[in-house]
Amino acid sequence: MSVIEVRHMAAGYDGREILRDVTLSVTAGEVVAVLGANGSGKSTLIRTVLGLVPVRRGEIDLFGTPQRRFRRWERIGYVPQRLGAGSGVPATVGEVVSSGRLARRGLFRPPGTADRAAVRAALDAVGLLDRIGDPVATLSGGQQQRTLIARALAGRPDLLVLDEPTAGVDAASQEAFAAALTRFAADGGTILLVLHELGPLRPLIGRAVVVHDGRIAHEGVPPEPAGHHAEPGHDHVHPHADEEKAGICEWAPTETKTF
Ligand SMILES: Nc1ncnc2c1ncn2[C@@H]1O[C@H](COP(=O)(O)OP(=O)(O)OP(=O)(O)O)[C@@H](O)[C@H]1O
Repeated sequence: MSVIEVRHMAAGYDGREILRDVTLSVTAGEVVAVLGANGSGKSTLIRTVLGLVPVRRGEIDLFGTPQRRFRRWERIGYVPQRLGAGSGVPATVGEVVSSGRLARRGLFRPPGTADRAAVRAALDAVGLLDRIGDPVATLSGGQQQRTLIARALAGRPDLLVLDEPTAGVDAASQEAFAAALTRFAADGGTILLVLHELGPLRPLIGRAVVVHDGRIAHEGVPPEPAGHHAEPGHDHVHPHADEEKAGICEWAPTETKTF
């Protein structure tokens, strides 16, 4: 079953076109990584899929429905790049994760047993159940990122969309995070995520899509871990050697991040 279908899509901000002629298809149960250099358009791509950036040309279907008519947003869990902990809202970890249930239970109905169970299960999945009553502001950056993932998981979505979930996250949090995503995928969930490095998520990724200057430059199985090509007995013939020479394959972006 098709979960995301993007056809010849163009999108951008104000007068500036960022994405051009993007075609991408994600089917149920797939785990797809979006890779590429800083500023290539990775975040814009997933934000356009989610309807946060308007489509200029082409089409997007979500779960077989044209995006403009799609209403089942509770089927999608979105983890943006940052929590914005400096927002000044003194919420506890449990409250933030509970907010992930709103689309399911409705704004004016108090949380029921199923809601509380989903919140606890999601926090358990990311290894933060013992912090349920703590203010989010007292958590490390990596733990706050895990709280956001728990919030998305609590809504029991069919599709998880994550924007660089492991950026600046310590090793322990990355492992906890990889375990949570592995469980989600094992239960049949579909994942689309922007990554800078595959890291501990490498075994989970079924397909990588490389964005270069607003276009999909390459699509296929994820690259081997660094150094693998140098291993004795390695006889893998790289099918995209020419593209690599031409500098199209930018698996590991080198530019510095500017905010
Ligand atoms: N809200 C916005 N308004 C205007 N331009 C934007 C906006 N967000 C991103 N851009 C521009 O769109 C281009 C692509 O940005 P995008 O964030 O999609 O890239 P990215 O590949 O996700 O980069 P990074 O790896 O740094 O997160 C950049 O030139 C950026 O300056």
